[in-house]
Amino acid sequence: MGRMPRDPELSDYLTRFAGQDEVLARVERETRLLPNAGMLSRPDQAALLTILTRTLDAKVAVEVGTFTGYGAICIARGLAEGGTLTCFEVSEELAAIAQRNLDAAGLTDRVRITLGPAEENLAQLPDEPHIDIAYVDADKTGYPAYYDALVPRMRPGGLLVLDNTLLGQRVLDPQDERARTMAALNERVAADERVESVLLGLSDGVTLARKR
Ligand SMILES: C[S@@+](CC[C@H](N)C(=O)[O-])C[C@H]1O[C@@H](n2cnc3c(N)ncnc32)[C@H](O)[C@@H]1O
Repeated sequence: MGRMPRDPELSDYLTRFAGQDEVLARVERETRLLPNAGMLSRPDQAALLTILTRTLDAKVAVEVGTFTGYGAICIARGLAEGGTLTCFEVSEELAAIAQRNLDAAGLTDRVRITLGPAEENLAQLPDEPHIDIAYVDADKTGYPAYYDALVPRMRPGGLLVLDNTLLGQRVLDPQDERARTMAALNERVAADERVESVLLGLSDGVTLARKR
């Protein structure tokens, strides 16, 4: 989820510089009509995913929480020749929308959506370091489990991207389970010697954790 800047003018301005083409603009327009439209990744943040994926020369990518596929399109577009993105999405309805959007973007061959709870399905991934980039953007209380499943599977130099790690700044004074979970995870990531990490104040907080 990309928390929108409060100022719509700023939001439009940022979108102007995110290289959004007509395919992504249509996905954004149509997603904005859905009840949970706020879950959409911000165009600038998603464009960053393309750049990170391309910079890593990524062939193996994972997304946890796909919604209507905006971020998935951006990751898949950055993949190296022959690369694949595996998406984990719990909602059948949203997975179907994402699949349609990925098909319309011409990415059918590069992306596979695995339907169901991500925690169970991540456990089915090969138990060895092989992932180049992983983007975690699903239920916030699930993040610790996703982190624990993914870090050992990231290849050295691979990048784990966690979205919403500021949780509307509620991590500053956590008063509910989601905020407490995220605040504790932020501490754990920062102290984790398997990765070098930074929590960026971009959108709703984006943590980059690079596997050593
Ligand atoms: C913030 S949205 C993802 C936004 C998406 N990454 C994008 O680029 O637009 C969160 C998604 O996570 C999914 N989700 C929630 N709990 C999940 C779970 N346990 N396993 C897999 N997906 C889950 C939701 O159905 C929703 O589509």
